[in-house]
Amino acid sequence: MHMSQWEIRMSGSRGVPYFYNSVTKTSVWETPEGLTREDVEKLPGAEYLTRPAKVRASHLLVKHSGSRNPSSWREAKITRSKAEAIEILQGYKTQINGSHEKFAQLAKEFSDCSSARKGGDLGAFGPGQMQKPFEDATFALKIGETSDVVETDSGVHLILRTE
Ligand SMILES: O=C(O)CN(Cc1ccccc1)C(=O)c1nc(-c2ccccc2)[nH]c1C(=O)O
Repeated sequence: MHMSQWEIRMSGSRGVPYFYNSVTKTSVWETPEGLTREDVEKLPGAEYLTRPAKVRASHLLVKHSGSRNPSSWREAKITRSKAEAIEILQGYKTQINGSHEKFAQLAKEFSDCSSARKGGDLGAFGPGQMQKPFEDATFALKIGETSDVVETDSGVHLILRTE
């Protein structure tokens, strides 16, 4: 069983990694026979082995006319375009400039999400709890890092990973 057949994938249901053999099309939870720790760390998907079970994040959501629910505590009927929403977020990102306090202040005042009242804090979450683009963007961030503009059905977001 050669190494090249194996890759590591993330189980959506269990939120833990598993080994998939692309030749035999079989999946196993445990490290396949014959693979050393070194082999495993070189496999495609090895980053899933060090993925945290949960992360914590704050976000600043700017909704637009294409949002699934173009309404928020700030504005009953949101009509801005997606392009305008992205520009607005890019302006906030410049103002934030890595400051957690600034992020919370802007989220509190401008986020179209109900989490605005908590400075955008969403608490901790694991795989499968948030919209996929949001989850993937958050898990890809280092702690303390702010994302670029992330798009979901809810609108466009800046995400700050806090744990
Ligand atoms: O998309 C919809 O149909 C309505 N939603 C979904 C929603 C509504 C309330 C709370 C959480 C999610 C939102 O538009 C929405 N999404 C979010 C959201 C999206 C990604 C991560 C966290 C929150 N917040 C809101 C909100 O109004 O407050």
